[in-house]
Amino acid sequence: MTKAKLGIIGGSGVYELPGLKNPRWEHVPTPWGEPSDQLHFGEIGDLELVFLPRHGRGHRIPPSDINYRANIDALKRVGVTDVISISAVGSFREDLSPGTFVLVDQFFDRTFARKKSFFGVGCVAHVAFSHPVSPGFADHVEAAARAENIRVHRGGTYLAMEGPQFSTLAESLLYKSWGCDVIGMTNMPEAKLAREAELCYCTVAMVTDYDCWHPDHGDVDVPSILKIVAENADNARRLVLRLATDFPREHQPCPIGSDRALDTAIITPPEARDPDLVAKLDAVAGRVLKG
Ligand SMILES: CSC[C@H]1O[C@H](OP(=O)(O)O)[C@H](O)[C@@H]1O
Ligand SMILES: Nc1ncnc2[nH]cnc12
Repeated sequence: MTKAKLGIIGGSGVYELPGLKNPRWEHVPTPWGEPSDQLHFGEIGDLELVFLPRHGRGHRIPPSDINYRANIDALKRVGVTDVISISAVGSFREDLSPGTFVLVDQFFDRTFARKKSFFGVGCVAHVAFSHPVSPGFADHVEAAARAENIRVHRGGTYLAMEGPQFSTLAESLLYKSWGCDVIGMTNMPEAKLAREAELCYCTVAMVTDYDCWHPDHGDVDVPSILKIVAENADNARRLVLRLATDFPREHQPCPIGSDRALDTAIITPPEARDPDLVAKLDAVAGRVLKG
């Protein structure tokens, strides 16, 4: 059995995770470059947690420049098994009002200027991704939210846009008409890379606004988003602490196989693989590449 270790990626307005035992920030280098910041290690009871602010402390890094590969590699490298992604989103639904925590289970990737895979020339892989969120992990997250009386909605589709500008009205209306539920700029390729790294992934999409489609609300703006995030930061912290307190100490095999995603994914035979790329994949794919 593998020991469970919880990774937390904090989005806009969530740059630290107070309340951990033995807290320490440590630099974790990766073959893919620098993660957004040092990793913040700590414990809740006997469970180890690792927190990473997605945009770095001080929100220095815009969505398109986040080194998603380094972030996911670093979490995998230090032994994380499950990643909870806390993300600010706009809502396309009247009933998903600001302050609601949406546990999305689907993504629509409209980003176009990002590195989206650890694999490539010299080692090609295609992981299954029909169900990008690990349902067993999401069950634990939902239970933690309910135990803390947080307004939570299970299920939904997150449209990932490139940004950094917010959407035009035409785009917003189109995404809404497609049946998307929320919009953000960061969960792609983060969720894809988590799957390649065999990490269970679950997004807590914190609704901060109605994007620009809603006739009774104006344009989105950063101060309003940060105000809602600040009002909900304590809910996010309580959710994570409760999740950590109740989380199984042994990693539970993922019912959809997120944690075995590479079993059947790599198509390049060993003799045709590029040794340099294989070396870079030591943390992400070591389980299957080391034979
Ligand atoms: C601060 S408004 C736009 C910004 O907020 C979201 O970031 P995150 O997903 O890291 O919470 C959104 O995706 C944009 O990056
Ligand atoms: N309306 C919106 N569009 C894109 N990213 C967001 N993050 C928070 N609100 C957003």
